[in-house]
Amino acid sequence: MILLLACLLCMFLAITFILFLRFYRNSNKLALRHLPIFGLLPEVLLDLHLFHDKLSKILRTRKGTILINYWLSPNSILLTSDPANVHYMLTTNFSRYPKGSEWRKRFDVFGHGLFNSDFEEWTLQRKAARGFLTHAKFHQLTAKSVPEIIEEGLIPVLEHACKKDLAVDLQDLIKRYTFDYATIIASGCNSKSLSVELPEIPFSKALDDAGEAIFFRHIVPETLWKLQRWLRIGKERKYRDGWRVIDEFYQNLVTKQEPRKDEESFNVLNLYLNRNEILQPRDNDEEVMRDNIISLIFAAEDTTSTAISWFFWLVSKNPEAISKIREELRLNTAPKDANKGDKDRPRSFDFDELSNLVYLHAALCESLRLFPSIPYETRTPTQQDKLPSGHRVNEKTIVIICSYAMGRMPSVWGEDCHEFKPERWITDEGKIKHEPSHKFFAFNTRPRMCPGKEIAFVVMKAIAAAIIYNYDIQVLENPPVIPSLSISLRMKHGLMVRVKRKSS
Ligand code: HEM
Repeated sequence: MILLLACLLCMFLAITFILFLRFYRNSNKLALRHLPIFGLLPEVLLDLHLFHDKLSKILRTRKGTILINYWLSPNSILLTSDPANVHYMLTTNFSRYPKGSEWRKRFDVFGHGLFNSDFEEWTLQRKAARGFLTHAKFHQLTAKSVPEIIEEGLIPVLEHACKKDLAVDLQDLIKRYTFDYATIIASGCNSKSLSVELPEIPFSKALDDAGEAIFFRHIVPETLWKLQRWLRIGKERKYRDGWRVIDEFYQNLVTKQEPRKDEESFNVLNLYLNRNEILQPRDNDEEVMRDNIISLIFAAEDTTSTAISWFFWLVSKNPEAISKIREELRLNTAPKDANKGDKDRPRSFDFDELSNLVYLHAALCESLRLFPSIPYETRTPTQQDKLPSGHRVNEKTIVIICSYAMGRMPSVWGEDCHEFKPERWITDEGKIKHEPSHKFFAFNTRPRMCPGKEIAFVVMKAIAAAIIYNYDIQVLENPPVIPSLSISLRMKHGLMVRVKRKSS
């Protein structure tokens, strides 16, 4: 009898919950509801992978900005995709809109590194990062290592897939490519994760788990994710476990590295170990070294691989773009038999050749406009303020800048903003059109703009050119290609493709 009653009660609760969700879903499709206990969670759960699009649609109908107030609380969230607001907050009034303690709390795995710092600490660390990323030796290291990873890693894997007619996850291969590159610049060590055996990369998986947990920390109220963390359940458990993997990976890098002063050893870890003046050594170097190395690998690996993956998905739907890239490669690069005398061997391109590729550059910008690797940026104002959009913010407001929505605003990019049109990036003179960074926000904006932007384009062009020139790629769309809910916009189920050698 008790069992029967319990079953009936469960059925009643389940039906009530389903009816509530249906009512909730139908009540207003163009509203974003922030509930007292659950925050934005019901919105996210109802339309899981459509969340980014739903938010973009709502922002379009609200002229690019929404202010959500909490019930009976001074706290609020401001969501904006308005470039005027972005310019006002992140450039004109930069010091009044730091990342703040709210950011650091949520991104705690990145510790005290550049990514998490503000004010004077940020200025110092930023100078150090730029010192490294603009150094001639860093560019030499990239020019040497990128073609090596393509020739010794990527091409053998793709040749293997062609021969065996295997379906492969292109996002995974690209991630391995950027991971190997990132570990070379961070520690001088090529992880060789891009090899025919496709070894597991626990570190990369741990960063993915951390990215998802951090995203959810922005969606659910703090008490809820802190409770999960305390109970060690759900995404918080994966975050904790991943954190351990990240620390072990780092320890491993440090133990393998001997401080060296030769030409070959220009990498961040070695510069720290040698207390090189580029990194401006300080007392708390031990901790900062770990945080900056992890942050650099994340910054270089995740963002770049996400960008290239969406680029391949977009060009697979636009075969005309592929033809144009091939034609540009044919006209601007050395003939095929210049490839070590063997014209049947798949080839890679050197950096001088890649620098001439205007259409490919435009296609990558267009892809980053539609699919920015980091879809949201948050900031906390230090004082009361009124934004150009007329919205008022204060110290209790979390400002979320929605880059994904910004690329899809007709008021910003025109009525054709949903179309993939690399041509919009090319001037009448055939050069790349400059768009201000508060409008093309994929790399953030000055003064906190991504210091790796220039190198990111080289790394992206190198792999895009090598694949498009040598292979035909057929995207399988099974499983479906959808964005994950994470701090980066990687594809939830990867990008399954079949690869064939392109006939000459
Ligand atoms: C397509 C590839 C890339 C994209 C879309 C991208 C985008 C971004 C964005 C949006 C930020 C700001 C993040 C934030 O502060 O919240 C950032 C920061 C940063 N990026 Fe990139 N990035 C890319 C590649 C790279 C590469 C290859 C490197 C290094 C080799 C790099 C190094 C950094 C660093 C060090 C920061 C922190 C800057 C600071 O906080 O002042 N990025 N990137």
